[in-house]
Amino acid sequence: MALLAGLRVPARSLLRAGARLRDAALGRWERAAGGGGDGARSFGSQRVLVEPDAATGVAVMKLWNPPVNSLSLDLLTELVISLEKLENEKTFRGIILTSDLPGIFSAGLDLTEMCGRNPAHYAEYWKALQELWLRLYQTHLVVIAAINGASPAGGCLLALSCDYRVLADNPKFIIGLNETLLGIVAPFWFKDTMINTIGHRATERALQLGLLFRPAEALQVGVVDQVVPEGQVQGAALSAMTQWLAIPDHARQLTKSMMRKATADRLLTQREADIQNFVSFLSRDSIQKALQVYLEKLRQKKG
Ligand SMILES: CCCCCCCCCCC/C=C/C(=O)SCCNC(=O)CCNC(=O)[C@H](O)C(C)(C)COP(=O)(O)OP(=O)(O)OC[C@H]1O[C@@H](n2cnc3c(N)ncnc32)[C@H](O)[C@@H]1OP(=O)(O)O
Repeated sequence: MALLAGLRVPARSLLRAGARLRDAALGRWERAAGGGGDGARSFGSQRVLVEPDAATGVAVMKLWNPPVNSLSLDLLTELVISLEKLENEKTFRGIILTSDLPGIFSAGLDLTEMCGRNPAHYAEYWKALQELWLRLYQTHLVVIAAINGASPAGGCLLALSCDYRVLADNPKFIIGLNETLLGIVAPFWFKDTMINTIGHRATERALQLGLLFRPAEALQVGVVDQVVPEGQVQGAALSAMTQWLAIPDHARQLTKSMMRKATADRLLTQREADIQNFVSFLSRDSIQKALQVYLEKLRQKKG
């Protein structure tokens, strides 16, 4: 059951058990080692599979961090490495970002990285999140999110950082920056990313109320650009990619930079202070208690 949204998500216990077994095997990408569409080899890490198609210049990047693709330190690090690798390959012009887990795009930040750890860990974790956002938000590649599951909080940030968002039409696939529901505050760069997507007033309402939008509402408010039937999300993302890649790279890239640089620079100029804010906020007893209670509720809801 989806605790935050008050929605039920179908039991995926069996799938999760299977996923955990696969995870344990660690040979995660051996099944894909045969390669992508044009003979280009798939590559990846334990939690990020990249299926490149050299013929189209598009790579599909799939998140796989069972059970809910929470943005653990490992996943953040692996995402940055995969992104950097694609950026350095001249053949690639676009990425489809999606999930390899049924029903979940990403559950957002990994709460276990934010609870009961020491300040040095919180600092390392936040720096890794900043790093991923800065790179994803500013990458010269076209990134289209094929959102095939729920994406609360940090999951929503991930999608908002892409150039275009396609969401699968399932009422359980909620999306939004719901931090206030946890008693925490979305950092300014989360807020800026949403403002740049849906505007100031809609963001203020969404953030204060911690709104998690179902697909039709997400489309209406502009959190996503397209809603398509489940099963068509990756195809729709690829179709949209064709339109984005029809634009000359240099013109599109300069325009992207013109639109996003000021927002990214705002974090870059106060990166260390932002880390310290996060560490001192998380180190408060009241915040730790609230997060522990929330995590415990998530763990117990199945019982
Ligand atoms: C003054 C200003 C200062 C500012 C300083 C900064 C302040 C900090 C700002 C931090 C910003 C935070 C961003 C975030 O992203 S916080 C995380 C928010 N995410 C959520 O709340 C999602 C919670 N999860 C869910 O709602 C559901 O799990 C979900 C709908 C995603 C899926 O539901 P489903 O029923 O399929 O799965 P379960 O709920 O049963 O969960 C399965 C197991 O996964 C664990 N889980 C779930 N979410 C997380 C998570 N985010 N991190 C870690 N673990 C998670 C859950 O406990 C279950 O575990 P077990 O199998 O062990 O029981």
